[in-house]
Amino acid sequence: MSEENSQGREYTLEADSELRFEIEQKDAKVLVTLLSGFAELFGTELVKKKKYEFGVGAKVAIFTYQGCVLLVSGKMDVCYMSKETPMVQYVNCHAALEQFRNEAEERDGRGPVVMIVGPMDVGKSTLCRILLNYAVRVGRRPLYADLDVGQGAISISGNIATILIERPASIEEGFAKTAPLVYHFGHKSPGGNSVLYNAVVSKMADVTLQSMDANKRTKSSGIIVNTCGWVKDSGYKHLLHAARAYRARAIFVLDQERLYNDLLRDVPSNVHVVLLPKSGGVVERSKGLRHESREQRIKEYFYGNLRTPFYPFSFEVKFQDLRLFKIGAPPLPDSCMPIGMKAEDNKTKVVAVTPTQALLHHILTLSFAESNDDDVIGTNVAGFCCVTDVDMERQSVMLLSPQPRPLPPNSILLWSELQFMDNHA
Ligand SMILES: Nc1ncnc2c1ncn2[C@@H]1O[C@H](COP(=O)(O)OP(=O)(O)OP(=O)(O)O)[C@@H](O)[C@H]1O
Repeated sequence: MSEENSQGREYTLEADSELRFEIEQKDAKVLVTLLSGFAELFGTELVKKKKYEFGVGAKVAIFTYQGCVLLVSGKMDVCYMSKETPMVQYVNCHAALEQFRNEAEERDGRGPVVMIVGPMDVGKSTLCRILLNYAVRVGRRPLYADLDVGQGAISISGNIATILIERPASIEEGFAKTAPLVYHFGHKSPGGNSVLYNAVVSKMADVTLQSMDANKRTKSSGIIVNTCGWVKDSGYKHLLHAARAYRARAIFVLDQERLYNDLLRDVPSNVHVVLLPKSGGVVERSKGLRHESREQRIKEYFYGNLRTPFYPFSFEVKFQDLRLFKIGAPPLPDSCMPIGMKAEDNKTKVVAVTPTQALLHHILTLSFAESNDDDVIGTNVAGFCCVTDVDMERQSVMLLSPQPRPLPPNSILLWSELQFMDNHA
C-alpha cells in the first residue's frame, strides 16, 4: 500500500516483503526514511527517522521481516513492492553458517569458507553482502574475498581482494574498504590469463587461510568468497580451482541448476552444495552498463564521490624512471623452452615493458614488490595510477595518482589491460 503526502510517498510494507527501486537519471536524488517498524538494506538495518540518500545507478531493495512504513521522496525510474523474495532462504543459509561457526569455536578450528557462485547478474555480490552483514550483526568478524575481476566489489577490476568485515555495510556506501589485501591480475576476465588467475587465487587463498588463524574471532567466523559470473568451460574450472584452494566447506549456487549439478558431481562429498533462487529484483546489466560500472569504480578510486571527493595528483615520469613490468610473456613452443620449463610457466613470468604510445589510458598497478625477482604475484598492491599522456619526444608519461610525486623509491608498476579515460572536469 502506498500514499502520497507533501513530503513524499509512504509505503506500508507487510512482513517478508521489500520495496525495490532504481535510479537511472543523472542528478536524481531519492531520500528514504524508515518511519516505523524494522527494515534492512541487503542486511544492514535502517535507523528509524534517519534520511538515507541514493543517487544515479542505485538499484536497491529495502526488505522487512516484521513489516514497516517507509517515506520515499525523489524521482525514481522503477519503484515497486514485492512479496516474492528469497530472503528467508538466505537467512536460513546464514543460520547454517552460524552452526559451522559455533562448531569451529568449540574445537578452535577454522570457520566455514563459503563460495557464492552463479552466472552474471544473479545477485552474488548482494548475497555476499547480506551474509557478511548478518555475520557481523551477531558479533562475527568474517573475511570477504572477492575473486570477481570483472566487477570487483572491493578493489577496481583486474584485481582480486580480501577485507576483514568488522561492521555492517553503510546503507549508502557499502562496506568500509580499509586495509584490503589486493593482488594484481591485470585483466577483466580470468580468461585473459587463466594460469595467472589460478596462481593469484591460490596465493590469496593460502595467505588468507593462514592469516585468519592469527585472530580467534576471525578464525571461527570464516570467509565469504565472491566469484566471477563466468561459469562455463574454463570459467567452471576456475571455480573448481578456487573451491580447492580455499578448501570451501559450502558452495551456494544462485539460480543455475546445471551448475549446481555439475558441482555436486565434481566437488568432494563433504562440501555442501546448495541451490538458491535469485531475487526477482536483481537487475540485469548490459555489456555497456558493465563497462560503465567498471569505469565508474576507477573514477571513484581517483576522484571519490559527491559525499567524499578526492583530489588526485598529476605528474610526469621519465621513461628511464619508470620500472614497468607485465605478468605473462607471449607463449613459446615447448621446443624453444629451457629444459625443465613448461609453456605454462611463461604465463606467470614477470617481464619488462618498454613504454610506447600504446600505454595511453592504461591503469598501472603500483606494487609493494621492489624488484621483478620478488614474489610479484603474491605481493600486496599499494595503489593504482593511470597514464593520461605519453610523450615520445620527451620520453615521459603523465600519471594520474592518488598520491603526489614522486613514486615510492624502488617501486615497480604493473601493466593492466584496464583503461580509463580521464575526462573529469
Ligand atoms: N532484491 C533486489 N532488488 C533490487 N535490486 C537488487 C536486488 N538484489 C540485487 N539488486 C541489484 O542488482 C544488481 C546486480 O546484483 P549483484 O551485483 O549482486 O549481482 P552479481 O551476480 O554479483 O553480478 P555480477 O555478474 O556482476 O557478478 C546490483 O545493482 C544490486 O544492487
